Amino acid sequence: MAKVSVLGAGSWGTALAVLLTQNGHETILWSHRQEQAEELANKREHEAKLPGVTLPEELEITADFERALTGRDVLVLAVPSVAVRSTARRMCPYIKQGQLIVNVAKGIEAHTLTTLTDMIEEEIPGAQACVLSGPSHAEEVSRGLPTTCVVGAKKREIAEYLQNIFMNPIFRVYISPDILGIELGGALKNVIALAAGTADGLGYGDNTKAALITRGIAEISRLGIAMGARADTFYGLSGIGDLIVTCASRHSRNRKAGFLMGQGKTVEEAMAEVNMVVEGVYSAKAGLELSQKYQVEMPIIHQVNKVLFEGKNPAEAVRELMVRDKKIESWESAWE
Ligand SMILES: NC(=O)C1=CN([C@@H]2O[C@H](COP(=O)(O)OP(=O)(O)OC[C@H]3O[C@@H](n4cnc5c(N)ncnc54)[C@H](OP(=O)(O)O)[C@@H]3O)[C@@H](O)[C@H]2O)C=CC1
Ligand SMILES: O=C(CO)COP(=O)(O)O
Repeated sequence: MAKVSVLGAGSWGTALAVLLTQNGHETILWSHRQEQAEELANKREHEAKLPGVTLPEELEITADFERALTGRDVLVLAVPSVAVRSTARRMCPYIKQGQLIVNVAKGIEAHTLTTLTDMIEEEIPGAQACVLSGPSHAEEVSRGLPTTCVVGAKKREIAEYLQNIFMNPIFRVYISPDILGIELGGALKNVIALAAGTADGLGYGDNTKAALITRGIAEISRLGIAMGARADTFYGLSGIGDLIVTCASRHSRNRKAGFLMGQGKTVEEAMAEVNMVVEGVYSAKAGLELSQKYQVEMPIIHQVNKVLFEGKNPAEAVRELMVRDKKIESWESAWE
């Protein structure tokens, strides 16, 4: 059994800490707030984020950063994407050779356009950063509902090691060498989910949702392939799988924020009402910048940016998507 620490006591960090403890690993959950660590340790429940889920007695909960990092085999980074760089920088002095760092946040840094694993490796020279991603709402994982994910790592033996660490009969883990494709899919599906939620808020139907999912994965994979990711990653769990769940699930914060915007709320009002991290708002900018950098057409992500940051009416954004130039469905036409 391994010594594992989960850094970040939000809904996903807490759900993974419970899962890892149940898997028999000696697990620590670290919160950046002392009072939260004490409350979780005393109540053995995360009332705000995962009500009704018991935190096992064997799970150690602390706000002591050094304690959480020292002597651990695996460090799971579960803070929001905007906190990954500062957290990795803070981790750097404590990291010893051989410790594995697994990013489970979903985002891309705006302006630098750096993926989160690359960011970790920038901040912690010599680190081996891996990723765990897929359709995995914390509310369901923490209740033992069957879930599948994928681990991406540069070396196969590390991927297999992490597969064994996380996997159990309700949490099936696949492995992949395509870290870039996994991270792009995980970050950009949140932007499409904002659009899908907005469509729901506008009162549009299942046809609209299916269109956004299908055309959404087309634009994400087009970008990913241009950046050097593998096409098949986008048809896997971290691509279409996570896109489907985030566009459809009642648990999705991105879908909910979009829904509120479709009903007329501003992005600030929607984020305040959701009151948990809405990653798509941050990844939207990065998606737009990547589409410009790699000269890849990403019309849905383009329109989401206009709604989020230019006050565009969401119904007008959908109309503009519908009346774009006529296209063939495949971007590699057999007719050419
Ligand atoms: N929830 C889910 O089902 C899933 C989430 N993810 C991803 O995991 C990441 C985390 O999401 P999630 O747990 O849901 O988010 P939540 O909104 O539930 O919680 C975020 C947590 O991070 C803490 N935090 C904020 N800033 C910092 C910081 N600088 N250092 C340390 N901790 C900090 C927050 O603390 P405070 O309470 O003080 O605000 C809070 O506990 C996101 O990238 C998300 O996309 C991935 C898969 C599933
Ligand atoms: O990534 C997730 C599920 O796989 C969580 O999505 P939300 O952040 O939209 O809730």
